[in-house]
Amino acid sequence: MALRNKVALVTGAAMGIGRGITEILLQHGAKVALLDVNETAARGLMEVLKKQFGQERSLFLKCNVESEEQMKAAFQKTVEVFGGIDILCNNAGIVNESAWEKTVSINLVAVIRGTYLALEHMNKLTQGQGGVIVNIASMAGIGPLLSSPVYTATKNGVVGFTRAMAAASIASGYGVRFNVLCPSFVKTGLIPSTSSNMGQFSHLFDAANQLMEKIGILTVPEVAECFLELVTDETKNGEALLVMPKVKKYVTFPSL
Ligand SMILES: NC(=O)C1=CN([C@@H]2O[C@H](COP(=O)(O)OP(=O)(O)OC[C@H]3O[C@@H](n4cnc5c(N)ncnc54)[C@H](O)[C@@H]3O)[C@@H](O)[C@H]2O)C=CC1
Ligand SMILES: CC/C=C\C[C@H](O)C(=O)/C=C/C=C/C=C\C=C\[C@@H](O)C/C=C\CCC(=O)O
Repeated sequence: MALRNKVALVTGAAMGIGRGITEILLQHGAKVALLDVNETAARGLMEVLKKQFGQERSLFLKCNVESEEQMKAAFQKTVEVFGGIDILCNNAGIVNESAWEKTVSINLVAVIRGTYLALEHMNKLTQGQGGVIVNIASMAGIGPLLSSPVYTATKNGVVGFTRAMAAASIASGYGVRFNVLCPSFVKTGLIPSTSSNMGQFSHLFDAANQLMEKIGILTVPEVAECFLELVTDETKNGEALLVMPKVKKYVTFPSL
């Protein structure tokens, strides 16, 4: 898929991986709707993006992905302003084992919500033009992160949901590709600097840090490049791309 003048919607776009994904999409000629709950961070980023890419290439929509109403409105506004949606990146996510229901709501329920909203616009069976959806899971969607069982569950859910949607799309003829990106640790504000959000697993904070030291830490641009591969390579559908420092691999799963 060539990105020039394609329309992308990115959740959690104001900081971290979502910002990196937004920037690489704009660098390759796409228009981007940035959805985020952090208005201050988003507006600061928008000033940078408008200077670098022009006034018309990016749009910020304040949106809490937990809200069906806010998500519906943001998708509708994106279509109104940019004329459609070709690419969706469900990126927004948190790590909080204390507020574990919120973690499920943001990391999994909202990914399902965003996917279904985008499919309404992309589905070729309902006059859509097709498209691609890349969901951001984690290495924790592949292997257990002992300090964050609920986070691990949500990311496993994102992997399974995305792969099932890809199979459904092929069988149904939606004309939409679905892929999932599974980065290991990335240098962003998400990685807890204290055990405060680990709840009953706070005693495993050091173990998680040891795992991080063992695996190493990715940069946001490294993750953004892998996202780009899943969007632009039209042979990729139903893929889970695991990214670690110095290595990336398409995960193979048991098949019948
Ligand atoms: N940082 C890491 O080590 C890794 C992160 N990931 C995943 O990557 C995604 C992005 O994480 P990071 O960029 O590291 O985090 P981050 O904390 O740097 O950025 C997350 C962004 O999402 C936004 N956000 C949070 N809750 C929201 C909500 N309810 N509605 C709308 N926006 C919301 C935040 O305001 C922020 O801008 C998450 O899904 C995370 O699970 C995956 C693997 C590794
Ligand atoms: C505290 C949470 C911080 C960041 C969350 C983020 O999503 C992240 O980076 C999580 C990393 C999780 C790693 C989890 C487990 C690792 C498990 C290992 O057993 C190896 C897993 C897969 C094998 C990959 C391979 O070598 O083939």
